[in-house]
Amino acid sequence: MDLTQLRQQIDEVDGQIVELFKTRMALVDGVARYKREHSIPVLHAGREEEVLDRAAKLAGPELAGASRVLFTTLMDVSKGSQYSQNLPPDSKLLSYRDRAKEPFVLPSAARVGCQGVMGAYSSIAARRMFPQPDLRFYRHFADVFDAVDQGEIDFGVLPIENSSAGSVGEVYDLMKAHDFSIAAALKLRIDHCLVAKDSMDIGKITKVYSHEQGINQCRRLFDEHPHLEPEVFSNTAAAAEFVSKSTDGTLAAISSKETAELYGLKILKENVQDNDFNFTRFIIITKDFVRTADADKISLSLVLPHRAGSLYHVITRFAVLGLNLTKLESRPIPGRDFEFRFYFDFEGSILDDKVLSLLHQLDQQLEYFSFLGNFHEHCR
Ligand SMILES: O=C(O)C(=O)C[C@]1(C(=O)O)C=C[C@@H](O)C=C1
Repeated sequence: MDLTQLRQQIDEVDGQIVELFKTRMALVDGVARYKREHSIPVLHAGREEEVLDRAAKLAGPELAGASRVLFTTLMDVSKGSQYSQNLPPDSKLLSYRDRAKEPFVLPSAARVGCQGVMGAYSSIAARRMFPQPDLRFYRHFADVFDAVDQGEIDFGVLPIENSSAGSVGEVYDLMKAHDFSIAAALKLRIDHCLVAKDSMDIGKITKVYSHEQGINQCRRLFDEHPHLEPEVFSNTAAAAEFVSKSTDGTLAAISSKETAELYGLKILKENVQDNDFNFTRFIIITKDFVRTADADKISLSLVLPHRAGSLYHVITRFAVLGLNLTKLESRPIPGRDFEFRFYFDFEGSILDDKVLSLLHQLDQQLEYFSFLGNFHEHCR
């Protein structure tokens, strides 16, 4: 038999499989209806084991493992369909959807908190999102969360990820500790400048102050000018302020253009970062769930069962619904033996029934599920 003939036969078999799949799904509809009428939960782990064992046995030793994978996926699809038909009216997710129906508009003036001092990248992010902010500054990320919690501020602006340095783990951990919602996100381009009190030749500079990340992101500058001595400071804006107040005219800082202007510093060189693709993502958090009309991204925090294939099964569910995962991040769970909490970002809206049913499914089946928000990521 040649390849074309083999493929013709595969097509025929596939046709039969699809017909059987449709028959199975019609039976599943009957199960869903029965379970709804008799208040029986969708998930029946014992029955699933039975189905998997039977399929493995029928397939024989060679295909036992593969048929388990196939039937697990079939039952995932089955549960997805049942959950979308049997959403309980008291589901918290339904209350989010109801609130989402009234679109929220980010105010131009609001009480906004961020970590650091005026001129820090968080404050630049806050100004881009809220043109007339009543800005409050806090020493630690945790203080910003507490201020949101106590109603001292309406929004908190926090860095979550940098394109060179990676995720800001502490902010992820704080999101877990608080039941807050992400109202919006911002991708901010980070352009570092070499700044000093007076315009001068780089050759005359002695020390360069900045946050550790600022220094690390500008390694080439130090390689090309080996006489420059890097000095680590608590943050870029505080470094710029220090240089502006110093009587030593040979000091410089690495900061943003806005920060340099804020402290009356001169820009000696722009774009001194090694990598031109240097972005930081910020999240704008609120105490209560809100959704803007342009929201197209969803963030979740999940704890998966500690067994082979569990991440694969969750990812399959996104794939089955054609949902695009844009980020998958894991953080160790303190006190557990290398078990992880996962953060998923995907493109979607809570107003979409299939998304709502997937969220409900995850909420029902996983040890821990937290819906962190449905928002739009701005790039300004
Ligand atoms: O038998 C059931 O109770 C079903 O809901 C059907 C089914 C399946 O697709 O086979 C789906 C979900 C359950 O967890 C177990 C099995």
